[in-house]
Amino acid sequence: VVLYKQAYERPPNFPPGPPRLPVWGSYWLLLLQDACWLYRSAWAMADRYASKVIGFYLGAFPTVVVHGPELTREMFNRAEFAGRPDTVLTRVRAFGKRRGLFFTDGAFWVEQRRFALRHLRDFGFGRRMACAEDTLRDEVEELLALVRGECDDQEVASRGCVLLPHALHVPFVSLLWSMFAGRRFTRAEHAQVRAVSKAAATFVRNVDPMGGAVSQTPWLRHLAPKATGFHGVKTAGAVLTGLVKAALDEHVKDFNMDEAPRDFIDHYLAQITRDKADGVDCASTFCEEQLQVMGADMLLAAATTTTGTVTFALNWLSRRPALQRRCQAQLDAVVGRARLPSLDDRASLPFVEAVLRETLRRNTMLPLAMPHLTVEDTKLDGYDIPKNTLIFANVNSAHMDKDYWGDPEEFRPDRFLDEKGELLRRDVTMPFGAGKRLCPGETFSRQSMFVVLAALLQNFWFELASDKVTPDCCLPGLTLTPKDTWMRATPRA
Ligand code: HEM
Repeated sequence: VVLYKQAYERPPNFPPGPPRLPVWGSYWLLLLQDACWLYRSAWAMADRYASKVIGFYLGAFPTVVVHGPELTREMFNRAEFAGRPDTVLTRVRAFGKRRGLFFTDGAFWVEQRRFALRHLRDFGFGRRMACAEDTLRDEVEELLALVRGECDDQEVASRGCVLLPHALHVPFVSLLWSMFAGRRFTRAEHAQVRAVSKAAATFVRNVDPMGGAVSQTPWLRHLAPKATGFHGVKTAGAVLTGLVKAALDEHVKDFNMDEAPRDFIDHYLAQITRDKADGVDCASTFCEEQLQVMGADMLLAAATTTTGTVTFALNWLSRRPALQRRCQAQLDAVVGRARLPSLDDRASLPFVEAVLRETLRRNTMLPLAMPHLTVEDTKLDGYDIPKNTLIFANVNSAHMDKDYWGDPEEFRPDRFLDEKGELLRRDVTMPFGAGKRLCPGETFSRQSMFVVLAALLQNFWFELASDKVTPDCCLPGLTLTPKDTWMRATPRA
């Protein structure tokens, strides 16, 4: 009787959803539906309960998943849903504390996020700036040399083929690093960048978007650290924070408060110094641990999402040669071959831009975005959602909504263009989320992905070396990660 009562007990006027089983609540049923892809399980349940908002328990935590374009946007945009959960997995990567940007909230998160965005902008993050564009061009030139086989880097480029996403890690991570730590990686360091990027991929593959069993029953980390992903997150997190720590130590050696900041780390060190002088408690605001985890969060994002998206785009274009030819025809007409494409060409290359938008829609990198938490009692779609409810936006359901897109499964960049081939002003997709938690890396990603993809297509014709890896072949985790893909890159005549 007790179990039966517990199975169907839920807060008053809570959204409909599956019953709560012992220990992990409805998590069992989600896994039973689709153990790899929880966004698919949630969507199937939304269909079963005929409601765009479903509610259930993950262990002891009341949880809500929102489906469809309108409700997803509403959820992202309302401040009541801007909190983040605090679990053993979110802490294990952050010295056992609440640090970083991904999984902090409240005044601490507002202050740190604002500071990061304001000062990273000084180095071209989130806007156009000549020095950042020069760095990107240098990175692209190195990438093209690698793909041409001029770099003797057999691990990622061999006999006219290139291994994706691995070959793409250096340009994106190095661009971010030039803003964060003031320098690009040298060629001798490229293997290290790839090792760090592999750690980033391990990290996201070990976290399920709902936190997994270990978030609900933390004692599992002692019994099965590897199987629960705890060990993977801990070790990969340490690699990422370790890279930031090494840069921080280098900076501390010759940091001079009276000189202009050379990069973001200098800005942060200056703030720590000012706080210390003012007697502010550094443990609760600006501190070196926070800088390390914030840097690790950004490295993680840059190494996985951008590289994954360009890999998916090239995979689609290899399967749709007519679309690849259209990109190249537009590139030849607008840019020619004598120079590399730049951000100045972006407005004149709507088809390349549409290919990226369609890839971000069709391969939603974070199908459930990241977990949010309600910070007060509230209502959504007529249901009551209590404070401290975990809430997810099923962004994939918005991107694949049949009523809105008509043929969502099809890879069709033209859906983002008008009859004259110009980009539609309105883009209803939300690959970067929206509202207060909008991905701070959106502009950085859209700009750098555009330049990298355009340069690759300008110079090479891409074909899959093996037909087995489809664009839907991804590994599960917090974000979609493409399987390793060897592509034949033939220099264009
Ligand atoms: C294709 C590339 C990318 C995609 C699709 C993407 C997508 C997302 C999404 C969906 C979220 C969660 C939003 C939410 O919880 O509501 C997010 C958060 C975040 N992203 Fe990205 N991202 C990308 C690249 C980047 C890059 C390059 C960086 C940094 C350099 C970055 C840094 C972050 C951070 C720090 C957060 C947490 C923001 C917060 O909670 O305040 N992302 N991203």
